[in-house]
Amino acid sequence: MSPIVDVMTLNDPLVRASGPVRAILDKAMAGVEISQSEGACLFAAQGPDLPAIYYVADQLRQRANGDQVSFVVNRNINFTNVCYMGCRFCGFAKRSDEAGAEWLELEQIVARAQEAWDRGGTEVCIQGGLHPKMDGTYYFDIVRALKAALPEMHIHAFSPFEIWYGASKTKMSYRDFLTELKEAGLDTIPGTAAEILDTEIRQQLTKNKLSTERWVEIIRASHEVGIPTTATIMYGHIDGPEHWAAHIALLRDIQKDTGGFTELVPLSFVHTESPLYTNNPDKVRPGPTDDEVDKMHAVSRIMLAGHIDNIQASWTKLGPERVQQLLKRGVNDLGGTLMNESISRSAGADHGQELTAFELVQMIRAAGRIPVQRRTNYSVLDVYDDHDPVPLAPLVERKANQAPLDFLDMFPAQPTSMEAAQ
Ligand SMILES: C[S@@+](CC[C@H](N)C(=O)[O-])C[C@H]1O[C@@H](n2cnc3c(N)ncnc32)[C@H](O)[C@@H]1O
Ligand SMILES: Nc1c(NC[C@H](O)[C@H](O)[C@H](O)CO)[nH]c(=O)[nH]c1=O
Ligand SMILES: N[C@@H](Cc1ccc(O)cc1)C(=O)O
Ligand code: SF4
Repeated sequence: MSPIVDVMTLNDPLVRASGPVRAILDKAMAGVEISQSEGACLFAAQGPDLPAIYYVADQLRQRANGDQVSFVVNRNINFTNVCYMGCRFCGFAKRSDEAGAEWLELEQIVARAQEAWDRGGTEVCIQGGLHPKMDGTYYFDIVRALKAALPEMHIHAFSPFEIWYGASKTKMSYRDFLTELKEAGLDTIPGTAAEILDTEIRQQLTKNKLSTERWVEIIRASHEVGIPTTATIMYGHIDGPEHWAAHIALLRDIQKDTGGFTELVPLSFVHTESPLYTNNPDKVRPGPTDDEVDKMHAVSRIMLAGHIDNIQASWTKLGPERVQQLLKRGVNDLGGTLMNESISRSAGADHGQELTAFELVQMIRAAGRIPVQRRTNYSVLDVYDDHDPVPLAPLVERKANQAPLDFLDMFPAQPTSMEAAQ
């Protein structure tokens, strides 16, 4: 062997992986599906196996998505935080008589959506608590009011837990409830309330109020009536590699039947103000470790290859620097501008309420990729190869010490070819 070949071989991260991990990764590189137990082996991997896993995730990302990294210009509207379901991880829910309890009337919801539209938004992402005094028909009213005012705005709304609640309150089947929502104008559903799809873990997180079986039933019904959904996993608390592999394998099985998932969004557990952690700091982990965050995105990419080819990183949970690093771990999407993020912040996250399209574009370019503004269904609206989005003033005042702007100063935008020509 010539010395040059030796050097190349040593630099190949696959060569340094242990035998079992190498065999799984070779399979994945050859386009062969890996099993749930092989996924668990990758999730449990350590040391020199990690660069090999990241290398394969990055290769599969490149095959599926090329150099493009997408985002959506959207606004979160959390129309109420009043909720009595008592999920232990949740810092967002309040009792109706508690300070900070909120309820938005239809006109306020429409006004926020209108403001988002005027700032270039194409999607509203609507979720709320399960307010005990709310009629199940309010979900229909929200969608109808929005469609009447803004027929072109994409409505991404109501988690499977909210669908369960609306269907129970109106005494409708999931299918009928979802069909009526679709007819009213609902476009897609957030696949939240998944947490960890495991009976024992859910018992501890949520007292199993929405069981794994029920979550799957509602997601399947949604896909069957023609409403696509996202898929999520909330990890880094009382869970581990076996749960993650089973969860991702279950999502993959559903996708093989329905094709209804648009993307996977791993949600790292935000612990600082989450009662799950603050009440049991000895038994609950303070969110995932750095390696676990990397592995979650990379192994999801590998297990879901060819089935769910959009892996989104959540800047509101992780911050802009971290999601930028994850673009090398299988991630091809940075989610939304959000405009008003409150769920992660109520659990203690400190990454602000909004990233503008301009900021997302600078972040993606600084990572050496091509920024793409997408619609919710991943069709392309604009490719920022030779121009910038209009830099908007942030809707919400930023805190002086907030990360995104400082961070962007470290990566001054390159002049675009249009600017250079002027
Ligand atoms: C707050 S709920 C709102 C919608 C609805 N009430 C529900 O539970 O489905 C939306 C999602 O936020 C996520 N979430 C809540 N608290 C969190 C935390 N401390 N860390 C990370 N994600 C969290 C969970 O995945 C949850 O399903
Ligand atoms: N990851 C989080 C999101 N992501 C949702 C996206 O913004 C968007 O609605 C989706 O990509 C549609 O395709 N939203 C949050 O509020 N919090 C997150 O952590
Ligand atoms: N990412 C979810 C929405 C979401 C909202 C709030 C969160 O805290 C987490 C996730 C989706 O669009 O499907
Ligand atoms: S996660 Fe949703 S259902 Fe559970 S307590 Fe929080 S707002 Fe309520």
